[in-house]
Amino acid sequence: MNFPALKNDVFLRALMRQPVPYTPIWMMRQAGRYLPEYNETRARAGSFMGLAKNREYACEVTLQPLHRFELDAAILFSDILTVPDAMGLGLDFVAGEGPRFAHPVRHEDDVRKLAVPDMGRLEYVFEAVSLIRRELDGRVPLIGFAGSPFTIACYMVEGQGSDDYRLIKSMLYSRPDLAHRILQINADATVQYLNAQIQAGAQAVMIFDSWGGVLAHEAFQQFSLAYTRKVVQGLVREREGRPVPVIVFTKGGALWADQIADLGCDAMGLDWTASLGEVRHRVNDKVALQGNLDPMVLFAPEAAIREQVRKVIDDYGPVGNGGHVFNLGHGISRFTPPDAVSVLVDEVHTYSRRMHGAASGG
Ligand SMILES: Cc1c2[nH]c(c1CCC(=O)O)Cc1[nH]c(c(CCC(=O)O)c1C)Cc1[nH]c(c(CCC(=O)O)c1C)Cc1[nH]c(c(C)c1CCC(=O)O)C2
Repeated sequence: MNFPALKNDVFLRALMRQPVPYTPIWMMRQAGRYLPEYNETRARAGSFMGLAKNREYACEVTLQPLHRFELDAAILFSDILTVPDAMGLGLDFVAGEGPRFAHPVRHEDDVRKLAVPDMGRLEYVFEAVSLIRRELDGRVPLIGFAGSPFTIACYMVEGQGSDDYRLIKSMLYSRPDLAHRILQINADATVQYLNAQIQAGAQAVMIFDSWGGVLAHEAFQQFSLAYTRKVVQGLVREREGRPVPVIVFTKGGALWADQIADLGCDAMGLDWTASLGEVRHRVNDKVALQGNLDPMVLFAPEAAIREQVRKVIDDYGPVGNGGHVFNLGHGISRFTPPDAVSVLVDEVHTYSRRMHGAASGG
């Protein structure tokens, strides 16, 4: 497949720790409910999965935030739960309640029946990736993504979101054999899924370990980190003559930063509880860092947003060789005023351009 040439590669360069003229920015959940145009398209599509499963709609909402803001990357519009949906668990998004599976995986029988799905059932995702690449016309790179094996397993076992993770944790402690089988299937499926996204045109990939941080220290190593490593190790790392960087984001994972940096990924996402400078020092620039503004800063007045942005950039420190991708510490709130995002993007670009200029003596 031949796609239009890339015009802005600042995001990819920063991830590979190559020199950049300014700090690139994108936002987790940048295509979402804080944008009125997203809500309009979603209403036309009828449901969340109606949006995600139609490549024209998926492409339209992926591009919406790029029409408004000078973001340095696009992220595929989809969800981490498409993979268990393709396994036959029956995904539904109940209005106001979030995702729900009709057939959760709770008993030995359910686990025995589980298998890596035929990637043909996820063809709608790969078609959306290729369409978005064409429509982006090389403006910025496209990020593909998947959930970590553990985070997907949380939803598969709980059947929905959870406050205490009682069912999945009960399984880890009482039937680790069942948990390991689910995690191995998820890891194998995720390798195939991400490689197919890369094949279809994704220029970087991100693994969301949103719930790894709820685990006890030892359980994290065994049930989350070990399987994220299997995914990272199975990925295709070069396409179209350039590296395909891999980002791993474990929410609440800063205390395991050294181990995450050793997974073989190119970059680590951090939530707002971490100090970028402290983690950078600890991992000795082994990987790039992505983050980590508290999304709630976007509810403050303009001057406060600008001040908090500068603090994050200063915390990372001198960027001569890239290594920092600005992001929020988690997804943008659906109640965020879009004008606050314009302020955020402007401050990241103008302030970091000054810093980068100063660092190179210009
Ligand atoms: C845990 C998780 C999910 N999905 C995802 C994660 C990992 C990231 C994280 O920790 O937030 C990842 C995800 N979900 C979505 C994207 C799209 C790309 C983007 O703009 O970032 C991405 C990268 C769209 C979405 N996925 C969802 C929405 C809101 C959906 C709507 O229109 O109803 C969007 C834009 C729904 C979703 N999907 C999921 C939940 C728990 C929910 C409901 C909660 C919520 O409303 O935020 C599962």
